Amino acid sequence: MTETTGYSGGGFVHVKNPHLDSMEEDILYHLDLGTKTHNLPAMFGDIKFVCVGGSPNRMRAFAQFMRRELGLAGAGEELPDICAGSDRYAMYRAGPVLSISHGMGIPSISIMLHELIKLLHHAKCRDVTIIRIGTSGGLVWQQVTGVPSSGLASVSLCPGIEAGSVVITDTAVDSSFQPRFEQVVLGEVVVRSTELDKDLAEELLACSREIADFPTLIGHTMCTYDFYEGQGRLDGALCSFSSEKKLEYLRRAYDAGVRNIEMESTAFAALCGLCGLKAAVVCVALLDRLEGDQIRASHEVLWEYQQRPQRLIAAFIRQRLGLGPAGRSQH
Ligand SMILES: O=P(O)(O)O[C@@H]1C[C@H](O)[C@@H](CO)O1
Ligand SMILES: O=c1cc[nH]c(=O)[nH]1
Repeated sequence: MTETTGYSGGGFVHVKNPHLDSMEEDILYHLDLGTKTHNLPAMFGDIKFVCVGGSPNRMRAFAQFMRRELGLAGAGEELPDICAGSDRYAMYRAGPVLSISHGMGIPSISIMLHELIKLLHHAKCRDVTIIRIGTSGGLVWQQVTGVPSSGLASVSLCPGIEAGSVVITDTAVDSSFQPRFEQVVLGEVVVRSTELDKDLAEELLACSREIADFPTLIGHTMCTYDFYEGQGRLDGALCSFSSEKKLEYLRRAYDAGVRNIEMESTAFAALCGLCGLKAAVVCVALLDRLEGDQIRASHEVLWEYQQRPQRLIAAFIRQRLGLGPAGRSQH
C-alpha cells in the first residue's frame, strides 16, 4: 500500500485518525501534556514555526538564540522546559517558535512527531512550518576543472567541500536511495512518500546567500536506521565489508544525488507531509564521509557547526516575520 503527501486547505494540521474524535481526552504521554490537563489552544495556538533536532541542549540553545534574534523580552533568562514532567523530550518556546528535541533515530522522532502533530491539531494551529535542524555526515564530491600542463581542460571529481557545509534536503531517501519511508502497520508494510516542500527548500537556500561564512547546498539526504553499519562505517563494533565496498556504496549514493546522511529525515518528511505541514530538513555535515568515519573535530568546532543550521533558520524566520535583514549574531 502506498500513501502520498497531501497538503491541506485552510492551513490546519491534519490528523488522519478517525478514532481521535471519539476520545474524551488525549494524553500526549511523552510530552507530559494533554487535552484535559492543559489549555493547548492558549498555550500553542499562535505557534507558526516548529524546529526539531536530536539534542535537548541544542534545542534549548536554539530557543534562547531565537529569543535574542526576535528581540523578545527576557532574552537572557533561563527558559522553562515545557515538557519538564517527561524526561523523554525537551520543548522550549520563543514567541511564535517552538523548539523540541527528538532524540536519535526514526523510532524516537516518530513518537515525538505523532504527539507534536496532535498537539498542533488540538491547539488549532494554522500555517505551521516545521524544520529539522540537525547534524549529518557529508558526501560531497566537488567537480574540479583544471588545465594541466598539456593545456587541455579536464574535469575530475575530488572529495570536496569541507566539513561544516550545510545541506538543505530536497528529497529524503532510504538506504537504497529511494524516496520512500516504510512503516509496518499491523504486520503490513505501508510505503509513504518522503517529498519535502521544494519552494521552502529554495526559500531557505536564498536566505543562506546572506550568510557568507559557510557553504550551503541543496541535495538528497539519505536516512539510515543505524550510525555505524547502516551508514557504511568501518569503525563500529561490527563490520563485514571492505573499505573499497564502503566507498563504492557511498559513491553510488553520491551518484543518486545524496549529499548527506542522517537518521530521521524519511520519517520526518513522511509524517509531516501526510499531516499537511510544510517541512524542511537542514543539517550541517560534521565530516566528509568520503574521507573518514570518526568525528574528530573539537567540541568547540562541533558546537559552532551545530549553530550553522540555526543561524540559517533564524534568518529565514526573521525574513518571514518581516524583521528585516537576517540577524548575524552568533550564540
Ligand atoms: O539532529 P541530530 O544531530 O541529533 O541527528 C543526527 C542523526 C542521529 O540522530 C545523530 C547521530 O549522531 O545525529
Ligand atoms: O556521520 C554522521 C554524523 C551525524 N549524524 C549521522 O547520522 N551521521
